[in-house]
Amino acid sequence: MAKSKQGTKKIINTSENKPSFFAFLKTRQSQTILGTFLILFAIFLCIAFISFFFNWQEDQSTISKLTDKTVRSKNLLGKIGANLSHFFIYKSFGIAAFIIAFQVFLTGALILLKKKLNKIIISWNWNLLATLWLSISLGFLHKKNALLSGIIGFEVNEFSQTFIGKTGLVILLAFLCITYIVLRYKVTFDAYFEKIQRKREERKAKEFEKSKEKITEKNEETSKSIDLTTSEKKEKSEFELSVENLKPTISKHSEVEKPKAEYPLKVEEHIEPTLKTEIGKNEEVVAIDIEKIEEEKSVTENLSDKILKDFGEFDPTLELSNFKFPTFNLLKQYNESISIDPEELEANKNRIVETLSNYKIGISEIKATVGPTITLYEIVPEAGIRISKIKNLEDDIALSLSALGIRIIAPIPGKGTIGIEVPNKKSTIVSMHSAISSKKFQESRMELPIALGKTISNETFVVDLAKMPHLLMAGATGQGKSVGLNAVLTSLLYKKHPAEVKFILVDPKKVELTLFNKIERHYLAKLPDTEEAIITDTSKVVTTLNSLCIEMDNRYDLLKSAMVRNIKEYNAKFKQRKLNPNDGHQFLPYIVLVIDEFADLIMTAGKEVETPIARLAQLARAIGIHLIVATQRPSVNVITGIIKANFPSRIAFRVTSKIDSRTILDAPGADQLIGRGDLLYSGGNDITRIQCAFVDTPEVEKITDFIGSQKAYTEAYQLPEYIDDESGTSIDIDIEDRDKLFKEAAEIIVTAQQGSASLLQRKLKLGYNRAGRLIDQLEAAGIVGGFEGSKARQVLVPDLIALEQLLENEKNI
Ligand SMILES: Nc1ncnc2c1ncn2[C@@H]1O[C@H](COP(=O)(O)OP(=O)(O)OP(=O)(O)O)[C@@H](O)[C@H]1O
Repeated sequence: MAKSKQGTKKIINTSENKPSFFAFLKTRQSQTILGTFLILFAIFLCIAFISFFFNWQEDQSTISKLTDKTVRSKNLLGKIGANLSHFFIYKSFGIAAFIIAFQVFLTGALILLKKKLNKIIISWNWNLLATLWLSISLGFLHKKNALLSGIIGFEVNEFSQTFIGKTGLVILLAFLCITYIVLRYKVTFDAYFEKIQRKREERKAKEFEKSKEKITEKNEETSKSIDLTTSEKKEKSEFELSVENLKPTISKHSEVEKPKAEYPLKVEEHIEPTLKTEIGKNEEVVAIDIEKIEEEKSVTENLSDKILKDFGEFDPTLELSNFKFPTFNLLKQYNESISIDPEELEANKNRIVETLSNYKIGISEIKATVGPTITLYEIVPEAGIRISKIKNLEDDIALSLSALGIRIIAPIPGKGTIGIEVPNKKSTIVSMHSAISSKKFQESRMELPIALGKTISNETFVVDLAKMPHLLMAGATGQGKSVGLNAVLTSLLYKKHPAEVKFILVDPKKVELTLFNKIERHYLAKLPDTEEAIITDTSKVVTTLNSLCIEMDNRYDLLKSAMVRNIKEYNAKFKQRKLNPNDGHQFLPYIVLVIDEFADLIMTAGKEVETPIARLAQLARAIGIHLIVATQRPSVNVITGIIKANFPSRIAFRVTSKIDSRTILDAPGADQLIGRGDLLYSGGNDITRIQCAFVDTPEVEKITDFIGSQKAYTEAYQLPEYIDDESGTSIDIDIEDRDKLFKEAAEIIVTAQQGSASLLQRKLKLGYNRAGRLIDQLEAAGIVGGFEGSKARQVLVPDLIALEQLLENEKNI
């Protein structure tokens, strides 16, 4: 399974590394090269063709001797030119071969102009048809000149004439010519008639203009001599032009054909008053110019689709594309065949039946399911037996079976039977190997799949951490908690690429998780300017949690601007290249925060830890931050109400008391477990008993070595910087304690005359904390002024000479 998985991975990688030839053709460089080549090749063909017409007779003998060095061709482009021309002109289309050369030129130009492929194909179709037609026509007209028609034109001619005769061929060629023009140039007879009509109208308009001028002249004369009314004027008008004839004409022809006839009417009504004043109360019409409105071009493809088409989906794993997932052979294999001892089964069954019959509980049926560590006896009690009666006898049955770890489930949810779980005398180890290599885990499509172990029916139990969304783990010392945590982490390491998930590991015990240091630059996240990625110090935990809260807020901002609801949708959108990295968008890995020994943290840091944890637990699920909190002591002051409410998924290893079991699971049962990885998982409603997969320290070491030896990112995933409000400035900083970069920082600040930490961060490439400390030291030295809120601090030293003096004076004090 592992091999096949890695195999697939490899195939994907190689195909990604070697883009296809077609993808190459899509790049602008290749298009430029191809376009230029075609244009030059077209010119080459043209020259060769022209030269061929002058030299074809002399070159006849050289055609078949292409490789013969002694034979020379007269064609300007040598033997290749002569051969190509011979092929295209003589053997194919005759003079029409120039259309082919033109088409090659056109193809090159269209490629350079980034035109679509289908446009190029269409132009090829039309021009090939034209070539064929011309070749046949010339073959018809000049039968004897083979150079004009080429062999194709000649032969098709001969062939057609035998069928439809000469006249038939003329008609056919004429029909083909008309069809070609109509289809290609969309020319119809309507258009022709309309053109004639338009010309006629233009002529009329010109005549009208002339008559209009005459009217004006006449009117001027008339208004001087006689004072007539408008109607009279109309009646007495001696002009022959009737109103109907004075149709205005659209002087500039537009594509809008039909409405043209209607324009004059509208214009007439509208413009009448103006005309009257202008031309002396004569009814008049005006020709108007209609500006052609260009239709806005709509884009069918948006930018993100185009980028997606050109570059494909964004691949977050590209930077570490050669990353190999750990192989199965790094995990130990155990003998996992469950041996059923029939005698043990029979004895247990008898004891259960006997005990129950002592309490007058009759059994109608009993069935056993043997799991890796326990056997489940399913009992169907006789009719009329109350379930609570059996439940109350739990301790008595346990006593009579004289075994630890008896758990009674009455009734088994969804089955209507009563379950009695009895530990096997000989338990079987569930190896991490079997859990990881199980089909269920390998084929899971979960976001963060975890192979926790095996259920009582020997099925691998796989859960999705992303759905949990946070996990609380409790168990007394030595019951398998650390192994459980390692199983969780191992599962994720086997399934998730370093680009997809990052861990923040908090290990106050300092020894449990140290092995993961080796995969720091692959899988771990840490605060800037910190040495160790694995956090062992309580104060750092507080900073990290707060920093994680900032990361959470930042991620929410990103989600908001991307208009998505969760990290899955966000990453999908990012992969589809719908989010612009220039706007701060990036592929977001899941972050899994693992805290071991939570009780210890709460004891030392209390509210400081609880508040950010509660905040993260409440809000972080949508943005891919998931918490796993493990504790030895699941008491109420450690697992407070607010934490519990936000951790619906719980794992309980064996705990020491029923109260602890209730705290962690809200149900008894965890105190009845047998230890060594025997656990109860509660995913909200029902509780499942699972034997945790066993992963040993040497196995974890092998896995981390395997990953650690591979190419990594340049640094661990950087969490945002968190500035503690209380780490305020204490300005009496000793000269001796100054930062190494103090002088350099002072020079930068004085030169720029701007006292800001971010300037130092940028120039000296520092983290915010160190830059902030430097500013404090500069303040203490009197180089910059006090804190002024959002404004940059005032610089108190005017130039570098003054600074030099100040520092010199300091030394002398
Ligand atoms: N799933 C398992 N299968 C078999 N044995 C196990 C399993 N889990 C734990 N054990 C056994 O129990 C021992 C203790 O386990 P582990 O170190 O995980 O306990 P723990 O709960 O982390 O203890 P502590 O809290 O003191 O660190 C292991 O060394 C191993 O022998």
